[in-house]
Amino acid sequence: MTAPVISGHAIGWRVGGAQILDDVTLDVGAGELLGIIGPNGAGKSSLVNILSGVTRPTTGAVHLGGADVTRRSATRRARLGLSRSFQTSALFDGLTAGENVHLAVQASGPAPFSPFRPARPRRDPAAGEGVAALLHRVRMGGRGATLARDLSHGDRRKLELAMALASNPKVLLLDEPMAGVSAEDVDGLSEIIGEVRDSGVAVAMVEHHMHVVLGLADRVAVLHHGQLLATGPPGDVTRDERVQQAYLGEAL
Ligand SMILES: Nc1ncnc2c1ncn2[C@@H]1O[C@H](COP(=O)(O)OP(=O)(O)OP(=O)(O)O)[C@@H](O)[C@H]1O
Repeated sequence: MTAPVISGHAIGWRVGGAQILDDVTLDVGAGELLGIIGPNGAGKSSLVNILSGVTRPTTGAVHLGGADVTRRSATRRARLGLSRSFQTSALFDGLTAGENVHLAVQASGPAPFSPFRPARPRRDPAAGEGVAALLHRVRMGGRGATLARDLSHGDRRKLELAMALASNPKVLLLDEPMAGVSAEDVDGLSEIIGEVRDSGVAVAMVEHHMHVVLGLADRVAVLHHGQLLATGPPGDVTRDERVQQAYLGEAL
């Protein structure tokens, strides 16, 4: 494997008296997709929040592109090439799909944000993509003029992905990108996320759709009660006895 682009070392997170994460170590390399799975409440979102800088861990360290970013803000990490999606929708419903992406492109630029400045890629060709190209990348080329509120749930998820890609990230953290979408849209989203990985991005994805994770991920990390039960290729992880016990007979 190539050198990790993002890694967490011995991550621990305590809130009140509760140990939410305990000694979690994992990494993701360029062009690799790590699936993060685990039962409800296992600590998956908490881990994504710590990797992205939304939450600071109690113990341990986060490295991004070789630099220790544990004490760096989410904004600073975004500038270093990290992008993420959230479990809940982050769209402006009253704006069109194109306008939503426009704002994301603009927010990823070096200049201060202004709603009056046109969105366009930065001069550095590696630094960004235009709105049309981003919509095309998520198979929404014909939907740029549709209001976000009128999009199907699946298209809203694709739009969020386009927005997360607006900064041309090196690392993409996805928190349940397929929650609540139709079976057909699950296939479409998996294909798009697979292409993002194949383009060289390090992708870490929390997802409950097990067949998607097992089919798409290069490696899977299994969290249970805040601890890492197993990490490895999907086939190895599903055969792991402790993992099977953690899921108590749920289909793996
Ligand atoms: N800010 C917080 N303060 C206190 N407890 C928290 C906080 N955030 C999360 N928790 C607790 O930490 C545990 C892990 O939550 P987390 O959302 O990370 O789990 P998850 O694996 O993502 O769950 P799900 O699959 O249901 O989304 C839960 O018991 C949750 O109640």
